[in-house]
Amino acid sequence: MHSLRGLYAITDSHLLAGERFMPWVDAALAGGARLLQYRDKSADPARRRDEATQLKSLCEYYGAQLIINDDLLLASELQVGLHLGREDGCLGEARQQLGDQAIIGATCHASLEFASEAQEAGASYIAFGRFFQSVTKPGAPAATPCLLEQARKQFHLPIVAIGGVTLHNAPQLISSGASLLAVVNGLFGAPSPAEVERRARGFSELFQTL
Ligand SMILES: Cc1ncc(COP(=O)(O)OP(=O)(O)O)c(N)n1
Ligand SMILES: Cc1nc(C(=O)O)sc1CCOP(=O)(O)O
Ligand SMILES: [Mg+2]
Repeated sequence: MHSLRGLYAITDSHLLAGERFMPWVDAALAGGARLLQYRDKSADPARRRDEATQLKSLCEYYGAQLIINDDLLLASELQVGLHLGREDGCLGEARQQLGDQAIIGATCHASLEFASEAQEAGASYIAFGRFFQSVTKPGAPAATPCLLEQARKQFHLPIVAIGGVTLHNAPQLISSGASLLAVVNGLFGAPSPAEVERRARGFSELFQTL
């Protein structure tokens, strides 16, 4: 089983448009991202399959785990992990299709009940959020760090914190119980690959010290 602790980078088709895509992702992985989620909402299956295939090779090179957002078929084709939101299908069916070794994560918003259901259904991690103002998903329901402390006491699964995460606010989330920090804009909003890698190293080092 994979050690699910550290930086969880999530791609964004706007931030990583055009030439930025591979250099920015490569920098995040070089900086120590342990999980990479391919999150693309476009309706272009050929481009999505091509990009996901490139990301799978890059993750294998860095020893990181690739997670596909929403799309069980694509995750199954590539034999990689999957993240499911509340509207993205049945986690139990995904577990049956992807097998016991696949990493399958569940969105739990601010609900310990959702997390309990996800654990029952076979989730590999439970994700709570949003903790701060999110540029990427401003309307996501809000959660508080004390929820992480409750979740750490109640569940044995790795706990993901997401939503407006930055190097500045990350330490309190880790101290409260987050095993993984899922980051979009706080990582990929950087103006250069060098800055992406610097931020990724900064997030990764927090998990060594806290
Ligand atoms: C690690 C992680 N946590 C939460 C989400 C949000 O998933 P969802 O609610 O399905 O929303 P979309 O990301 O699909 O817009 C996530 N993707 N990753
Ligand atoms: C994809 C996503 N899901 C969320 C949730 O609360 O479930 S918040 C979010 C956006 C995360 O992007 P950023 O790091 O730029 O805030
Ligand atoms: Mg989703």
